[in-house]
Amino acid sequence: MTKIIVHGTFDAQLMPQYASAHASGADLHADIAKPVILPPGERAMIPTGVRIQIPEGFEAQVRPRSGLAARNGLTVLNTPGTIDCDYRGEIKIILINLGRESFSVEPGMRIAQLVFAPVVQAEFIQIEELEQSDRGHGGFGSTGI
Ligand SMILES: O=c1ccn([C@H]2C[C@H](O)[C@@H](COP(=O)(O)OP(=O)(O)OP(=O)(O)O)O2)c(=O)[nH]1
Ligand SMILES: [Mg+2]
Repeated sequence: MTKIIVHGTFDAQLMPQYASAHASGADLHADIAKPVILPPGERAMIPTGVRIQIPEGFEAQVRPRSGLAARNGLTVLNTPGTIDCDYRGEIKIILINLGRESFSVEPGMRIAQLVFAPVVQAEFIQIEELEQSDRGHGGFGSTGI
């Protein structure tokens, strides 16, 4: 398993945690003093109390937890959220309740997971014509069902 060193500031109980030895995602907790009620269809920005310093060449992606999605219809609105390596602010989670019942986000609850990934930046160069390809302009189902 590849590891990178990520320095951060957080209280011990809010430290992102891998729930199993080889988990892809480190769980993030809700840093809230009292429950946040999410009625059906509503969203909320939930603080995590986590600020990190991601090494250059990597990003972190904020992904939903499948258990919350399957049981309660809860997901991360902008999934996968992008945490830039030069971001020094608190990681926040935009949760949305797509279920039929109200959901109560409890203090300390694991609400999302952080997956680290390598990043490639492009240099954009303006040209007159693109090279031909078999696909050409075909998209959006052009190859059939
Ligand atoms: O789920 C998320 C997504 C982003 N961020 C933080 C870290 C990220 O580096 C920054 C900017 O995110 P993004 O680039 O997705 O948002 P934007 O709307 O383009 O904002 P900006 O203009 O600040 O780049 O916001 C979070 O805390 N949670
Ligand atoms: Mg941005």
